[in-house]
Amino acid sequence: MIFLMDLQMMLLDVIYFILRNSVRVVLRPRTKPIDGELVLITGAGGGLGRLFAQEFTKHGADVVLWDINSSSNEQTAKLVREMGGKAHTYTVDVTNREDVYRNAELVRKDLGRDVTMLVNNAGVVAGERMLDCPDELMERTMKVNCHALFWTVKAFLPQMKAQNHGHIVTIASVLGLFSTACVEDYCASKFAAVGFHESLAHELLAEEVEGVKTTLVCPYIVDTGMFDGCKIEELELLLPPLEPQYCVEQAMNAILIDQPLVCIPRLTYLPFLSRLLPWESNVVVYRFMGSDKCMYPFIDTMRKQVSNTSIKVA
Ligand SMILES: NC(=O)C1=CN([C@@H]2O[C@H](COP(=O)(O)OP(=O)(O)OC[C@H]3O[C@@H](n4cnc5c(N)ncnc54)[C@H](OP(=O)(O)O)[C@@H]3O)[C@@H](O)[C@H]2O)C=CC1
Ligand SMILES: CC1=C(/C=C/C(C)=C/C=C/C(C)=C/C=O)C(C)(C)CCC1
Repeated sequence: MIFLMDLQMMLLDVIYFILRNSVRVVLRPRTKPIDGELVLITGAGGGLGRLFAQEFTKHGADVVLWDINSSSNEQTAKLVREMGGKAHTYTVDVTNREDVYRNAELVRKDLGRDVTMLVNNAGVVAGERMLDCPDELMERTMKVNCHALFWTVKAFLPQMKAQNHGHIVTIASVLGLFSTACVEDYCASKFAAVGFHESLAHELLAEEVEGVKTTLVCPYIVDTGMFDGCKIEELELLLPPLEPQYCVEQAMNAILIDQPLVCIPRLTYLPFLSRLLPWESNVVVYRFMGSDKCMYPFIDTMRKQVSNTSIKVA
């Protein structure tokens, strides 16, 4: 009897959340204030990381900027300060756990307060076909896109839990929810990032740490240069690469309403559901859309970039 009542309650809750989320698409809930929060962004010297730093600043938060590249990171800090914001820069290789733990301690000492929002944004891709790809490049992708999440969360989650206040944001990708050809390293690392993030979210909820929120951000191709060349000509009109500013604004909207998952644009929730279809049906759809070979021009572009750089270096 109790089981039946629990089952009934659970089903009602499921229906409630489906209805609530459908209504939220039209009627946006109120956003939470984040002025005074201390937001740490990894990969802050790059495309999306820099825009996140500027958006958080617009909302009154102070930002801690981590990047492996000091000069691009300083450039981001300069832009934030020109907006009247507070930015603190640290040169950190997020794949190196000792470097992560040391710098986390340094941030705490330098600023005398705890990081309350963590945006795991740093990311890389090898840009080579599986059998042409040097082992080190594949390893690097796993270390930056997945292992780094372990180290940064281990460094900053304890204080968030202690205060029952915080937010962990993972910038993953739609390629963490479904795959395509020739980005094996990237898909493996982003599927891992999605798995890590979701398991962490479940852990916090199971422990009833209600004050620490989580948001998983899964964008489609964004025009930052990272995936230069990747396109599906047949879908250029329906699904053009995203403007970086639009992508970051959509992600910010989700973060500020404590939304657990956002796919940008919304249309990319659909291929995620393709898991329900037989594998062969997916292959047919991929072929029809040309999405099976959409990385070929990207790999050519990456090869040209690498050969131009090595010519210049030599
Ligand atoms: N662009 C796209 O199409 C999409 C991107 N994403 C994800 O969004 C995130 C941001 O991507 P985007 O802005 O396009 O990429 P960028 O390459 O422009 O920026 C990534 C930043 O991360 C830094 N970085 C790389 N390795 C490390 C490291 N070991 N330690 C610290 N910082 C590091 C890079 O430094 P450096 O420049 O020196 O390498 C760079 O500043 C990534 O996680 C990416 O996977 C998701 C969906 C689509
Ligand atoms: C596979 C596939 C698609 C293409 C997706 C692509 C090409 C995504 C690229 C994403 C990138 C580059 C993310 C970076 O993090 C469609 C047309 C949506 C639907 C059919 C299945």
